[in-house]
Amino acid sequence: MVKVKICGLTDLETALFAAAAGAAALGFVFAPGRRRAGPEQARLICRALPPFVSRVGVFVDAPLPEVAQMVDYCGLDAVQLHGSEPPDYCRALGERVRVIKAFRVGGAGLPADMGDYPVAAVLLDTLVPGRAGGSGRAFDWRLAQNTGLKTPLILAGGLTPENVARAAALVKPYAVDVSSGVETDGRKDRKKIARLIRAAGEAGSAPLQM
Ligand SMILES: O=C(O)c1ccccc1NCC(=O)[C@H](O)[C@H](O)COP(=O)(O)O
Repeated sequence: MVKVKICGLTDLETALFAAAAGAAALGFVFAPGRRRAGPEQARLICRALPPFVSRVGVFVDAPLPEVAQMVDYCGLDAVQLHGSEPPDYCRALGERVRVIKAFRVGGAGLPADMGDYPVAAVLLDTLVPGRAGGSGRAFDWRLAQNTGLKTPLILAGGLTPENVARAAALVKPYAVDVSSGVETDGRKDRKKIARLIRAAGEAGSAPLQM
């Protein structure tokens, strides 16, 4: 069954709700922006979560020592990189934590070199100029079919409770990652989180892209 990561959490109650609703992973944005979780808040949430929920820190071209410090301080299980971090950066970080490298997909299709990165998973998100992530916009999911990647594929960008089952059935990703689609007026919406996780579960258990 496709796993669900809910991204951009900033408060403890919503994070605990998402975990109880069945999210496999929760994301904390450390890059500047309206979804940024401060280190103390992210640490508090990470320490309160049940043991089998993955804690993922989201970074954009942050200095390596800063990312490593947040991994230790918050107890992150994985980092998700949304900038132009090169393979060597991913390899160095991969010595201490699982690395998910995000690539942005636009009209030109998939980045040719995404299979060359030494990472635990590749995330495909929508290319929106001026946005590193969390745009709420979808790309043409057909581009993410049969990628031939040797690492698990995470599908992101504009997923909602209404479209997630269709996207997952088409792409057969290892996991989906959602932020805007489970918000109302810019805040995480518990009803949407529960609906999205239920809908993702309905996508079936076809062989995964991994
Ligand atoms: O969400 C953000 O504000 C953000 C800012 C900078 C880098 C990444 C960011 N989010 C990354 C995510 O994991 C999102 O879930 C992913 O891009 C999908 O977002 P959405 O289209 O809003 O579901």
